[in-house]
Amino acid sequence: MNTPKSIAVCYGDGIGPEIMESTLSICKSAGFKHTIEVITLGKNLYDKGYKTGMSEEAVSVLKRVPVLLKAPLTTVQGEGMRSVNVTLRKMMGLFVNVRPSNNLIFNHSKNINVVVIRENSEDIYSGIEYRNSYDTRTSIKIITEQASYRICDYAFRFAQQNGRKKVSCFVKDNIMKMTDGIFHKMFLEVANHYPDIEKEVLILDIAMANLAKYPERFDVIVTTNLYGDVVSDVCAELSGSIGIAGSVNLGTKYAMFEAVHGSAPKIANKNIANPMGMVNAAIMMLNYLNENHISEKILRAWMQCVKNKWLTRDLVDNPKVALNTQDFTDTMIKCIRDDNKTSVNIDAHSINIPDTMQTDTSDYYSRVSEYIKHRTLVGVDIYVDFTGNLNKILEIINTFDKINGKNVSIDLVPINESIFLNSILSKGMELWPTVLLTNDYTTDYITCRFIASKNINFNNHDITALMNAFEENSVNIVKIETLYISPKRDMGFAN
Ligand SMILES: NC(=O)C1=CN([C@@H]2O[C@H](COP(=O)(O)OP(=O)(O)OC[C@H]3O[C@@H](n4cnc5c(N)ncnc54)[C@H](OP(=O)(O)O)[C@@H]3O)[C@@H](O)[C@H]2O)C=CC1
Ligand SMILES: O=C(O)CCC(=O)C(=O)O
Repeated sequence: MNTPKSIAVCYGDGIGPEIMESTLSICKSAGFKHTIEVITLGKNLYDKGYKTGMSEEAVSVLKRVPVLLKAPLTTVQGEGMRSVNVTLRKMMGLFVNVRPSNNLIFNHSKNINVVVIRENSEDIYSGIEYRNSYDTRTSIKIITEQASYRICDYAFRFAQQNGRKKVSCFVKDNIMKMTDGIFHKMFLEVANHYPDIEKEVLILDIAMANLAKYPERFDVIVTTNLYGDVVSDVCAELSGSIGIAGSVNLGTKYAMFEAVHGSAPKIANKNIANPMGMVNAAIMMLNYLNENHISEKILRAWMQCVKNKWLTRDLVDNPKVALNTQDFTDTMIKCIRDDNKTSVNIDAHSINIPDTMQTDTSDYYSRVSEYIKHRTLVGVDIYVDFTGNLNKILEIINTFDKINGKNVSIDLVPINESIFLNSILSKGMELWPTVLLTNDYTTDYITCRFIASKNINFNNHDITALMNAFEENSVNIVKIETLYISPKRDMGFAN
């Protein structure tokens, strides 16, 4: 990497300005001399009409300056603009999120020294959501083979380059067999290339229970975006406080360093926030910029503070002895000035951040076109907005009789040469032909699954004709999903 001579800095919202001020003064006192280019992001800009919460000025700084040190930004819950944090990760191609947590310097009964490697570019975090009907909202979880392989490979490389012994993969593929299933499969495929590193795959729920009970058993954890967000907050808290964990978001061109925690509006402007999450992010940035001599000074000062219990409120049992943000910052700066280099061993805290690698896409497009050429369209899920007795919809489908010259049947035993109604589902539960044992499953969003018999060539014109047939019977179509089977006869849908 060509080390840049400036960094972009965003002061963020809530406690952001306080902890960024503290972080920058700590870094400067340790000898950090890069030019700082301040950018503004977030709600203020959104209110001025910038839909993404970013101005052209900010974007042009980011294009020029590939390293961003960012304080937390607020995202309003349940309404309003999309998260600028997430937009930045996508815009800058930051597909890896490295989140270390350890309590090596605290004397806790339980030891934790874990690095969470979080996939940062996809999953349900993409925020693709719909109101499908009066009652129903859906959120789409996207997991790709490519991104899963890429993040798992990064996790193993991280373990290799940091002398770590084990990589644990957290998934929930007993339930999400296709999305989490492919992540699990890619993990195992990658693991074959790293025979010296122990691997394990755990189902998320028991993984979290184990993490709470035996945190010392974990080393490197790799997981999908949303789980990674949650797991890393838990690890941070297990290490002492959510207020001390830093992270790096990394791509092939850009890097963004931030605390793991958010803007903590409840404690903003009170001079009580712990700046160490932001400082630990800055330590990772300094290492990334090859300024290790500076990061080491800061780390030694932090360890002096821990040793002497010069800590903020979140890390002490008795709030009366806690330092406020400013006093803690001044203490850190004093420790940096008095640095005698030998008093503490910081080796265990040094983290080597491997570079991300350009994904090898040499055969990607040929694999995609091979798949498309050989997959077979076998049916369609037509989602309709519907309430009332299911018999009504069965009667309607029964009138379709023939569409696009092909028979449509609701017979339970499929007859040859027809498109038959395979099932009626809601929220993934079969409502027909299975009969539910209770009437407690009220819903207004129904899936009619049509499957073509093997001997007919089912195509997109048949789908359009089926949709028209619903339309003519005044049934609202909300969504369709095409159903494929792959060349290896793998189902392209959960059933
Ligand atoms: N990357 C980012 O920019 C992120 C942004 N966010 C956003 O931040 C906003 C607030 O989120 P919220 O759910 O409140 O979670 P936060 O992580 O912001 O804070 C929750 C609580 O954690 C404690 N805490 C967090 N940081 C510190 C710190 N540095 N020092 C001491 N205590 C700390 C405080 O607890 P106590 O009150 O007990 O003192 C605080 O009230 C939301 O809009 C969210 O979307 C969230 C996560 C990441
Ligand atoms: O963007 C936000 O407001 C929250 C993001 C977050 O929690 C994270 O992904 O780290």
